[in-house]
Amino acid sequence: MQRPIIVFDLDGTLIDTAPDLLESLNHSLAAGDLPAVDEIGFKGFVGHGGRVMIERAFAARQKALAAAEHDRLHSLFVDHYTINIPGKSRPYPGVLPAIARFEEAGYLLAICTNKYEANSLALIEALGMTKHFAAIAGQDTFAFRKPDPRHLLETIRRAGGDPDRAVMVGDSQTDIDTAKAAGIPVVAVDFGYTDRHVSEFEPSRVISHFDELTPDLAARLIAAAHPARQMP
Ligand SMILES: O=C(O)COP(=O)(O)O
Ligand SMILES: [Mg+2]
Repeated sequence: MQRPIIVFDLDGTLIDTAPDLLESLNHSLAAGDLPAVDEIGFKGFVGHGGRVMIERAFAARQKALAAAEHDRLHSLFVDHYTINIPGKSRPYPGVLPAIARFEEAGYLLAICTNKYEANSLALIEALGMTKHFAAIAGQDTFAFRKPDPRHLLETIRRAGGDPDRAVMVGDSQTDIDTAKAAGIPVVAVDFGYTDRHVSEFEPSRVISHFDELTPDLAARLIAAAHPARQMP
């Protein structure tokens, strides 16, 4: 039988990247004469990559954003973010012990994120975590991205995992919708980046600390998602 797999979202789930994303966002908004966004506003803009973050910041101020200007501000954002990796970004409390528990239990680990693949690889490498992941797929890795379920399914395939023995962990509606559309149980962390509480999006389970994320919980969620497999 194939090894089970646990797939993590990146921003707001595995790594607290908000301080750096916010700095880079405000760097680009300033170049577009838009006032800085605060941490609260940021939570409503994140989840679909930098381009959408900028678009939402302009929409929130009811300010028009022409395509060429959008491109210019987005490249300022990406350049600023890329140069500063890893910045202040760090894994959330309990992430490293949780990774160790899942490795010990024989799980494959992967990352499915709407960050660019290059930024994701660089960040995970800078934090010394690359060795833990069988695949890291960003928004530009395939021709589709979250909430398209194929982003998650292809990440699992690339890692050598089985979608029937998989669990997703995320912080946003995007992650929850993606996992549900893929037929994969999803654990939502309640400390990430969303302007509405994750429980509203009805994940399989909500946790407030990585200490709650155990192989036992994952096994129960996988079993509940595939009841037919439990029958004799
Ligand atoms: O950068 C974003 O907007 C979202 O990234 P995530 O998918 O890792 O949460
Ligand atoms: Mg996220």
